[in-house]
Amino acid sequence: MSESETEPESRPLGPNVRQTAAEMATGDRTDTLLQTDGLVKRFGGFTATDDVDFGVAEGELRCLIGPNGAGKSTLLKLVTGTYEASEGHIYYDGHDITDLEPHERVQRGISMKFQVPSVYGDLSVRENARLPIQRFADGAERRERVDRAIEAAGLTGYEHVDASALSHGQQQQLEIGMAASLEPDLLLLDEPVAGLDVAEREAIAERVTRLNEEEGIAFVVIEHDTDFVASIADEVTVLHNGEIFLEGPIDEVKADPAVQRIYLGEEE
Ligand SMILES: Nc1ncnc2c1ncn2[C@@H]1O[C@H](COP(=O)(O)OP(=O)(O)OP(=O)(O)O)[C@@H](O)[C@H]1O
Repeated sequence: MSESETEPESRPLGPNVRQTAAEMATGDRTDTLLQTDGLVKRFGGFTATDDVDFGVAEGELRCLIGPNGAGKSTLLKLVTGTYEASEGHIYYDGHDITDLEPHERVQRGISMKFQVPSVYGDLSVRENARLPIQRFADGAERRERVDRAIEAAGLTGYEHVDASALSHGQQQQLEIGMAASLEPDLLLLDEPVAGLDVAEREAIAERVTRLNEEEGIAFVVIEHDTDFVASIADEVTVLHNGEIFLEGPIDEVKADPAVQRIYLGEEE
């Protein structure tokens, strides 16, 4: 057990901390699934996330918005372990995961779909859907989980179509189904509807909402389009200059003059 697991840092809690570091570390569970505590990421002399206390409850669907360069992707990559934290802690399901390797975080139930689609174009939908789980299941169980992934992707009937023949939106759906097939408790999506038309956005919104409501998967979704955000989430977190700027219901956040100013690039 690492030092950070036995001796959680004692520090004042930010306004967004749902549960104290000590409670998370001792496993005194509330409904908090993910909690970052004073999370900092520096790239050389540049601070991309600055003292971020970001919490997600079990089964919650939360959107992360903010202007370009606000630190949204960096925050999610810290949670997956793609980036190592410069300071602070990440607690997940009652444990300090700050020092865990990315694959260990996947094993604990954190799954992420990155911004760039990464399905294999010359493999069929079914062959793609088999990839994430082929090491974990075989025989009838594997067939059943592949079927469920395709269903979760909303691509029933497309099993034998090459992924390259799918629309961009369908490829995104396939990836979400593949990420969900790992049976995560938390699924992180980085701009899943970027470049998609209205119908494709609606299809993604339906996938995400169904997985959240029917499978109980908690989501953090990075998205710029506030109409899309409003269609899937009630609560949003706004990041600006690497810090949490505001949290609250999407309608209130959208109407907030200070939020409108940061989107227009004016200084706060
Ligand atoms: N690997 C890296 N090395 C150096 N700087 C980085 C790295 N990754 C991100 N940054 C910088 O950190 C800041 C935050 O980047 P990040 O990608 O997290 O922002 P974002 O809010 O996701 O932006 P966007 O909406 O444009 O995707 C940016 O200024 C970016 O240039």
